[in-house]
Amino acid sequence: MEIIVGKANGRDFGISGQELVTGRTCIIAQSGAGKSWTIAVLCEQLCRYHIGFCIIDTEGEYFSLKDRFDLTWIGADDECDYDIERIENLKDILRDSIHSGIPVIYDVSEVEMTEKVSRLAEILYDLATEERKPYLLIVEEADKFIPQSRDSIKKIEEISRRGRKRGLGLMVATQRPAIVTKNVLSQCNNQIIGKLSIENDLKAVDLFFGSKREVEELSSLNPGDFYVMGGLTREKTRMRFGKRETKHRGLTPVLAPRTPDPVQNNPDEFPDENAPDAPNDPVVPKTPIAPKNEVVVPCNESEQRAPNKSSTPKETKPKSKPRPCVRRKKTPSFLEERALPVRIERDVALNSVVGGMKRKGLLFGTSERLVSAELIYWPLCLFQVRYISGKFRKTTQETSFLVDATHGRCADISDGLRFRACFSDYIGLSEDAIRVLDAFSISGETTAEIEAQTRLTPDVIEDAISELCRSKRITDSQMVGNREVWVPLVRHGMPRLGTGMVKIPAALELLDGGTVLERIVHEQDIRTILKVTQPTAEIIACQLFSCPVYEVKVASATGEKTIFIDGFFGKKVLIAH
Ligand SMILES: Nc1ncnc2c1ncn2[C@@H]1O[C@H](COP(=O)(O)OP(=O)(O)OP(=O)(O)O)[C@@H](O)[C@H]1O
Repeated sequence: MEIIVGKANGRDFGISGQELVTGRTCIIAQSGAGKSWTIAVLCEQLCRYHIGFCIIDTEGEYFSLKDRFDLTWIGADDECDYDIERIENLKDILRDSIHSGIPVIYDVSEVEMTEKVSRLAEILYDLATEERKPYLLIVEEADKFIPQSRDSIKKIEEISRRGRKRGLGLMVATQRPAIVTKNVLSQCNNQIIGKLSIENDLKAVDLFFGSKREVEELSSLNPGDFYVMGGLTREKTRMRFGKRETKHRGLTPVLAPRTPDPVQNNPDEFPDENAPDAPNDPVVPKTPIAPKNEVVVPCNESEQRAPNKSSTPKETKPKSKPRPCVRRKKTPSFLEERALPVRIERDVALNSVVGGMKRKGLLFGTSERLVSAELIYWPLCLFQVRYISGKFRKTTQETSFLVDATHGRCADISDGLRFRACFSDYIGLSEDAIRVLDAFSISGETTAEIEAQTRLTPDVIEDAISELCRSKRITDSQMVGNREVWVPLVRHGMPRLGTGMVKIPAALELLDGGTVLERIVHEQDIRTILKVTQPTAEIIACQLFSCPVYEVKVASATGEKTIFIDGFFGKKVLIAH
């Protein structure tokens, strides 16, 4: 799902809604460069799509979203829906928000922030573990809550590491990336970076850019102009966030025109050597001095909020309108997931990619740059099978094989993760369709030839052919001379069972957090395929586990590519087609 948020090169510019909600995004720009504006534009879009989020509002500037959208405002203002000091049912409100998509503004601008934000993070993480629905936590002024020190709120760090698997995304905004904990910044696979001028802050973001020149360019950006990169967009793009639908409260108060007080020369201070002697007469102002109360006028003063006196919690409104909800691209297959341990640190994996790029002379400043490196878990299925072999002297054999549960390729994990095509072309097909596909030669077949080979009836073959055409395994029929011929679009022969046994190279650990790629291959798919290739085969065990893999994204002028490094052996994942 693409969400339009502004313009790039005069055209509408969209970002991935899925990444925005369940990914980890950092918004980095100096004061006044447009962070709050950007966040508000994103919030408005999320509101329009009824996607749930909770924003930690440190300046009390997001309540204006309420002018246009249905949301719950928790804070210390008279007009808040709930008094942040007295609220008892925070968990229920947040659960309601996760289900209904009605966002929560958690306004901590007038209270002791850290304790309130810690509590919120604890509750949200627990809820995400229970509910596992897409939801976004937005943390404004992240350097206050997750500084590079022991005071960092550990639950927010945990959300950055483990939230995604639970559907809980994180967006952090800061004007000082140099002082935000690297534990969170390094987890941010999406970046929105605007104007920055302080050298340490420029250094803190230079890993996201391909050249020094691009980093230097950051200091000349206008408010509202940002580089958007990572998983939010296909390629790094300089863009400008669009207009706000609701009023921006983060405006700098405007100084009203004033006339300065006349300068009273004090001869004892900073005497001007060249000045003529001061006159004895006092200086008479030529224009009247502006009255004191004309000094600073906050914009939209009439709309400024009154300070909170007291507020009582109101009843939770029933909010159960059906709302569309985003689907996670990567979902946990089940909770009790086991995986090989991570033996290779992220830096070591990255170094091996960087080393490879250096050897090719491609790194930094020329054509390629690292965009992100995320630890993911690749699901594999280990099948143990018993079958009868031998034409004349029949014996019972046992064998096992490993299948890539995301595609149905055969996997090998004896010395690094490798895949080769095998069951992939047959996953999801009916038994008859598999039988027909298996009968195809490269040059194609007529119905009569398929009938002779498979001994299936014409009706069954007709249905199987329609299924294979629909799923793009074969072409529509072509006339060769006066014969109607179907040609296969997939090339791989059906795998035959071997005799070896696969060994899992280490004890598996219970997975606690992380992103597991979606599993599309199930035991039933393999059972159906085996029925055709090895009718005597019987699956006696099927063990699902995952292999940790670093998904490293590298961008160049020609586009973005992904390299996978397995987190157990530290080798590049090989995929033979
Ligand atoms: N996309 C934009 N389009 C038009 N004006 C913008 C845009 N982004 C920012 N501005 C202008 O820049 C001003 C500063 O933006 P904003 O308040 O969002 O900065 P900030 O980075 O959040 O600052 P601070 O860190 O001090 O809170 C806004 O008041 C607005 O006038």
